Amino acid sequence: MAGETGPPEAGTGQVFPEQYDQQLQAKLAHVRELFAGQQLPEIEVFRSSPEHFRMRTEFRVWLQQDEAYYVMFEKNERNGSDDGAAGQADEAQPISSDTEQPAAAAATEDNTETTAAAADAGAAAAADEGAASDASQPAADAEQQPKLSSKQRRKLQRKRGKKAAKAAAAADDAKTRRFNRVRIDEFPVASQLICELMVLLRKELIAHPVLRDKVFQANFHSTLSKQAMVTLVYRRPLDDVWQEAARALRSRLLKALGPEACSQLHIVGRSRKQKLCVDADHVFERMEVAGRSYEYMQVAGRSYEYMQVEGAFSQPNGGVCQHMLNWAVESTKGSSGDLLELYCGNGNFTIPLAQNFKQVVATEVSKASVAAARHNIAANAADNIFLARMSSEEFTETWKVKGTRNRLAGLDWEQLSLDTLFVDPPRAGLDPATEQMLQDFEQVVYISCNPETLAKNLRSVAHSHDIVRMAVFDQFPYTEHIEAGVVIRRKPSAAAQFTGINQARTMLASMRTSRLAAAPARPNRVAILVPKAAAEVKQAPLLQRLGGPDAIKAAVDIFYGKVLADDRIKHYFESTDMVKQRAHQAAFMTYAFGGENKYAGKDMAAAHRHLIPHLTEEHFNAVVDNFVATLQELGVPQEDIDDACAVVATTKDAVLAE
Ligand SMILES: C[S@@+](CC[C@H](N)C(=O)[O-])C[C@H]1O[C@@H](n2cnc3c(N)ncnc32)[C@H](O)[C@@H]1O
Repeated sequence: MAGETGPPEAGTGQVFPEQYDQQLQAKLAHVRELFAGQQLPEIEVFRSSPEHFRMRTEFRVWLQQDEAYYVMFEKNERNGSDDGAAGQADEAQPISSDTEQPAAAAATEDNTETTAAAADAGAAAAADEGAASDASQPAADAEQQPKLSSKQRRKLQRKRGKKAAKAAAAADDAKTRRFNRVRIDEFPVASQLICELMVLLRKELIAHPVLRDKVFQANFHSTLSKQAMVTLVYRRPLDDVWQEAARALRSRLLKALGPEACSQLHIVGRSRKQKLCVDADHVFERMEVAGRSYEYMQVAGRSYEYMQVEGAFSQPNGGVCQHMLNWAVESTKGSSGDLLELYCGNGNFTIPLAQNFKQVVATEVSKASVAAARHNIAANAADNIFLARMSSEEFTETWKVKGTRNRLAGLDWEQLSLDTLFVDPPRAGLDPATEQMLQDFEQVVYISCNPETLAKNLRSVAHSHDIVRMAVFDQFPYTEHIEAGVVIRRKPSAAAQFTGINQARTMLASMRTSRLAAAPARPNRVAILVPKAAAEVKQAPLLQRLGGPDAIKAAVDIFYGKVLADDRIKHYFESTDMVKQRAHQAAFMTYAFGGENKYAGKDMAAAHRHLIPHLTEEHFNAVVDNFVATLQELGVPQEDIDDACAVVATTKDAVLAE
């Protein structure tokens, strides 16, 4: 490897097997630090192969007269702030091409858009002759193409549209500030197949002007099953001549590699708003059944086949992905009920996990990934998976009210018992609403490429769930990045209290509340309990219909006023700290009626067990009478009082310890 900008920094695409253990230990220590103060089980550690572990990688192509090189970009130490494009890169590695390349070349969760954006941005910049001294060079390269002046930017905007101009300028700016270009001749972090392809492809680009002309990016994707795909991104339109040349390229590459090294090869050409394939835009990863001598790919004793589509997400480290699948399958063995999975990608986890559940509901936002997942579900004969294309945000919103959406048509919430949640989000972790949703599940399996966001998301359920299993998977050797997996389960005390309540919440959320539109007008003095507009509350959860957490607090005050005046039960509260009691009750009701879980008190059985004389049905009914009287006094419609009583009724067995 030679560096055009001086000797490359240690680590640029190289491997250091002798440092592997030390680096892994440092990453492990960092993960422990992030979870300091929390009770952790022993952390299971899954190592990577020390070299040739990456199944996909991307490079910029640098053209110089008749020469072609692969280049990647390293952070410029002087201007290396981590804002912007590189910070948005996926869970890949800072030293490998798909994280450190700025803007257009950085890989995101859905590389399709990124690669297309790279093609668009490159094409736009190249079209501006005034901006590039040599249009055959990578348009965004700081040395070859100076920053665009404002006049040039305006011209570019007129010619190619605002969006493309912005992308080209952002790539330019980002790279100028933050990156040094480094030439890459060897890249031993990549699979053996990619390493061989890199050498062969470079010779081909040098030898064939049609393939070389205005190419600016080369993406490699390989599988453990020995299939490969090369995507070449151009700053010019592609035509039949290119397609013919690509076809010939594919034959020569296959011949040179030999069938032992590569069983299938596809070439994809991308340019602005253009994609041509020779012959396909996907590869098939295969996981052989136990007993066949295949080093990595054995999942729970049977084999799975996955279509991996060009540009869509796939786990970069094939061997480590294998460990992750096995771990997830083993961790959920013996689970009861059904599974909800968000961020399911191409069904990587979904399909092997389906064996542990009656029914699986899986969602994913990327169109390409969903298409691949549908194929993979059918190809692996998994018949208990319901798949919907939705963002986690959209799903969470629907989940809260157990509502319907076109994309969830056919899903019957009442028939499902979604006790387990599986998430594998991008680096940013869970959005706030999805984070809040964690508390609705008995068990959550969280796979994360960013332990920082993992730790942050799990803090919100530390009071209600225990971490019962934890693992680190070294997907990204020689970088500071590491993948982690955590299984959390509801604490036993919390579990007893939530069993009935959760059923009631599910039932209530699925009730049609349109009758509210006809709700009678309520007196002014209970304004706090009156939702703003009937239209707004038509489909609202019970808590909202009752006026929200503040209204519950007010209702709890009135309720205890009545309880303390009720001869049937007032003696139970003689030595009770009523300030605390009111706060506990308000938090409990808020959660039970569909709100956030901030209840930190005892479960229902434990909270009432010590009461002498023991509570009877008569006492329970007295509490309900006061509760109903409170809601009536506040003008709550009878339908909502009935719904609220249905929730209260679910606590009866625990309160009376029946
Ligand atoms: C780390 S990948 C995991 C994919 C899959 N579990 C696998 O192992 O291949 C994260 C996935 O989340 C998807 N994604 C990103 N943002 C999302 C969102 N807001 N809602 C739903 N899915 C999203 C991406 O398209 C990507 O497929």
